[in-house]
Order: sequence, then structure tokens, then C-alpha cells
Amino acid sequence: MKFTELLWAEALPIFEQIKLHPFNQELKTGTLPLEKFKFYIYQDSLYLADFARALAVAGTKAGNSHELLDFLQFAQNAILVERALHLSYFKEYVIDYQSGKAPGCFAYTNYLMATSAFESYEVTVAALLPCFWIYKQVGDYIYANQSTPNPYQNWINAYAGEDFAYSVQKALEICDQLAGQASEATRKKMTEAYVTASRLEYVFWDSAYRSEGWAV
Ligand SMILES: Cc1ncc(CO)c(N)n1
Ligand SMILES: Cc1ncsc1CCO
Repeated sequence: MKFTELLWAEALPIFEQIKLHPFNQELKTGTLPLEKFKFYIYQDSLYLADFARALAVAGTKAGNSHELLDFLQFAQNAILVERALHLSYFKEYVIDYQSGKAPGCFAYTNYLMATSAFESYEVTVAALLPCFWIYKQVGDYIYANQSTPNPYQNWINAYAGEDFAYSVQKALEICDQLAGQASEATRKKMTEAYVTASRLEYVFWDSAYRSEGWAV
């Protein structure tokens, strides 16, 4: 069994809750209130900017130039996706730019940046993997079950699309290859990082659904 298949099984209960979360259920049926989507898009623009930095740092830890280039390309794509949000949704809707990161976004981005800065390449790759894989699985699920017409079609198409699938496949292969060479102790840390990042994916959607703010 591939290491990534073990990871998938380990975090499956989290993924099931992500799929069933009202944010994703309402995205699927197109009934998600626009205010919640706007909150999400703004938080996601803040997320993508820091995610790109974490991907670039992961690249500096890679053991060869192929994987360095892969991670730099992932980082570039994340920046391009972030810019595309500004060219589309930020123009289409009035979005409040002032509020800054909500606690969920803050937790997730800081976890990814701290992990990429202070942990090994293996653990960093495992921590970054849910951003790819969970989004791909959620995108495919929503695409296959959506109501049409759907006001969130562009968002759905992006994550169910082929370009994104190609990146996800590459990230999975890198993770499996690293786990194959890693000690049992490292594989355990990779699994923990994967589960933590999966939890933070849930937290991110839940934060958007609740339009989460700071308690003080
Ligand atoms: C929170 C979050 N996770 C993952 C992705 C996709 O990489 C995204 N755009 N936002
Ligand atoms: C994972 C991911 N999410 C948005 S861009 C990106 C890198 C894909 O190349």
C-alpha cells in the first residue's frame, strides 16, 4: 500500500466532515450565501499568499533540482491563483480588504510557514499535501454532484480541472517517494503533519461559514 493511501485512510473521518460541512454542501447546491463566499475568497487570498511562501521554502529543502522546480512552480501557481481572485471575484463583488486574517486562516498559514521553516523536507511535504489533495477531492465531489446553474461554477471548475489534477499527482508522487526512504519515526511525523493540516482545512471552511472574527 502506498504511504499516501495510508495518509488518506488516517484522515478519512476529517475529509468526510469537510465534505458534509454546510459550506461545501451549499457550494455544491449553489445556495451558499454570497456574504460567506466573499468572506472565504478574501481569506483565501490571504491564505494563498502565505501558502506560496511555504511552497517556495519547501523547494529550498528539496534534495534535487526537479523537486525544487516542482515546488517553485507550485508557489508560482498559488500566486497566479491569488492574483486571479483579484481580477475576478474582487472586481465582481465589493470585498472588505481591511479585516485581515481570521483566526482559522491565521492558524493554518502560520502552521504551514512554521513547518516549512523549522521541520524537515519530508514533514513539510506531508503538511502541504492536504492543500492539494483535499481540495482536489472536494473539487471533484462538488463537480460530480453540483446543481446547475451554479453561481460558484468558476471556483468549482478550477479545483476539479486538469491543471490542478496534474499538480496534485506530482505532490503525491513526491510524498510517496520521500516516505519510501524515510525512517518509521519520520513517517510518523509526516502522518501527524498531514492530519494536522487536514484539520486546519476543516477549520478554514468552518471559519468562513461562521464569518469568524477575533473574540477580542
Ligand atoms: C485553505 C485552502 N486550502 C487549499 C487550497 C488549494 O490549494 C486553497 N485555495 N485554500
Ligand atoms: C495546491 C495549489 N493550490 C492553489 S495553486 C496550487 C499549486 C498547484 O500548482
